[in-house]
Amino acid sequence: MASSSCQTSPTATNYNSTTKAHHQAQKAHHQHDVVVVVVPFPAQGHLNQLLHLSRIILSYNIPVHFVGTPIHNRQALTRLHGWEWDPRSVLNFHDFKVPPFPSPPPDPNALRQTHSNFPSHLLPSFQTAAMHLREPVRSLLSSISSVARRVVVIHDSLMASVVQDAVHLSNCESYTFHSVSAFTMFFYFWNVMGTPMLQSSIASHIPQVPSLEGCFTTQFVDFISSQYEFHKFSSGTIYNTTRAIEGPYMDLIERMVSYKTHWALGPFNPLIPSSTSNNNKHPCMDWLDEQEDNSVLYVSFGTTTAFKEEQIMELAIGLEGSKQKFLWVLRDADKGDVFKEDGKREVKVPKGFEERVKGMGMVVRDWAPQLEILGHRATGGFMSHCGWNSCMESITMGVPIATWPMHSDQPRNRVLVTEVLRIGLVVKDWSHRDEVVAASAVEDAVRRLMATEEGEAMRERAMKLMNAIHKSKDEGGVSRVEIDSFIAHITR
Ligand SMILES: O=c1ccn([C@@H]2O[C@H](COP(=O)(O)OP(=O)(O)O[C@H]3OC[C@@H](O)[C@H](O)[C@H]3O)[C@@H](O)[C@H]2O)c(=O)[nH]1
Ligand SMILES: C[C@@H](CO)CCNc1ncnc2nc[nH]c12
Repeated sequence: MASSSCQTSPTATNYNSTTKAHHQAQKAHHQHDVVVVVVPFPAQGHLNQLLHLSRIILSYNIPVHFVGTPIHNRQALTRLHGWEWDPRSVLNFHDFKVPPFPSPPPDPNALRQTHSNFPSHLLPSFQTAAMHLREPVRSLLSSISSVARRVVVIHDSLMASVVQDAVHLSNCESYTFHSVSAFTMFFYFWNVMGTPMLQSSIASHIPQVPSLEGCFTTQFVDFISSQYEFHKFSSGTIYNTTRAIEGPYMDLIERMVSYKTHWALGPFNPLIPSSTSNNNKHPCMDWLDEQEDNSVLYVSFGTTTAFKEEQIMELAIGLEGSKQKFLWVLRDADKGDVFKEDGKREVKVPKGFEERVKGMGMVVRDWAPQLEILGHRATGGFMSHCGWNSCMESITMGVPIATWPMHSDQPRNRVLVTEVLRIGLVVKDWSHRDEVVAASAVEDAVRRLMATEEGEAMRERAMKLMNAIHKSKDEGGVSRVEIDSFIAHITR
């Protein structure tokens, strides 16, 4: 196991040590011993994770360089929650220009043409970043490599082609970051290896998961393969998870892919969201302050989901019919360039809906402080598409989940949430992915989660996992030991 093989770092791991790191980072990479270069994939659910990891690394007084297109760096920064520091003053951001790329709005009817709800409208931004960041990154790595003892590259699994030139620098090593659960990655590796027999004590605990049919478009599968080719150059893999939650799946991965070191360094998100000062407090937080403990269902589908109008109507009617309090983030999927407003549709709710649910529900159309919402005592449930960030954030805050997977890793995360961890229920089953969920089904699921003993039991289990996560990040906890050991390894 990765965590036991290395000595423990003497450095404190607390975020408060960022002050010192701040001064160090100011010196950029001159005379530095070890310098970390982070290369995220340009989609919100990925940018966010590596930005949080950057902060963790920075707390060990290691300078971090964060690389991206100007648009995506700006996106990552404007949407960041829970930091007490201005990231630009503590991290070295590199805004590398790329040629303009098409940034169409999402297509809520994509399923009909591509047989998947995958956000294929984002592909041009992915391809442009993958193709055009290689040269500036090569040049950055080579300049840092000439002044640092060691350059450590941490790249998203989908940006491996961008860092391929690192292999030519003798003092540079790279690590692949997988933005999805260990559970999902285990099934990926297992399938690639032809589903070999597993030791029986473990095999009996492995649930059935759906196939990847409908998860991606064929173009995205090609994109993934074109990136995975370059994983052969990496010295290890990093996961945004903790062994306290996904230990068995980390063990299975380690057994199967034993020629690499696997590091479970998560959760990357802060455990306690710093409450934003009153002058930029989101109105939904004031509304939550007025609600009773565990009485509000938070409804949000991340940044890559676009529902058909018909589905939005059913969802709205179901929420209203459930008679439960709700906070609903209603927005379309991001565009490749989130700052371009053109072509955006106005997402409609049934006529008079917002007036009718006044006091009972709130609809948010701008960027919501999700981690803070999940961490609020009034939030008692989360209706989610099961993006890995949302799962990890919900577990961190002890909130059970009503699952409604849309694409990618989400159908498998759903199985982890409802069958392995048993902290959630199914609203929409993946096998019915091409059907509209009726208002009555929404209503039933919401009531079950928010107003039954069954839901309460899920909430109690979620709280237990929350406590396990906190313990894992305390001195001597599994996550803390593993982060210390990763830092000791890269600074060896
Ligand atoms: O209004 C909002 C919407 C979203 N968010 C944040 O945006 C992030 C969304 O990430 P999710 O993983 O939940 O979902 P996305 O679909 O956007 O991400 C995607 O990238 C990473 C993969 O592991 C996911 O499975 C994939 O779907 C979360 O960190 C969430 O807290 C907000 O803070 N406010
Ligand atoms: C374009 C992004 C945002 O939704 C795909 C995320 N999904 C994934 N990203 C990376 N590796 C994966 N392995 C399984 N799913 C994966």
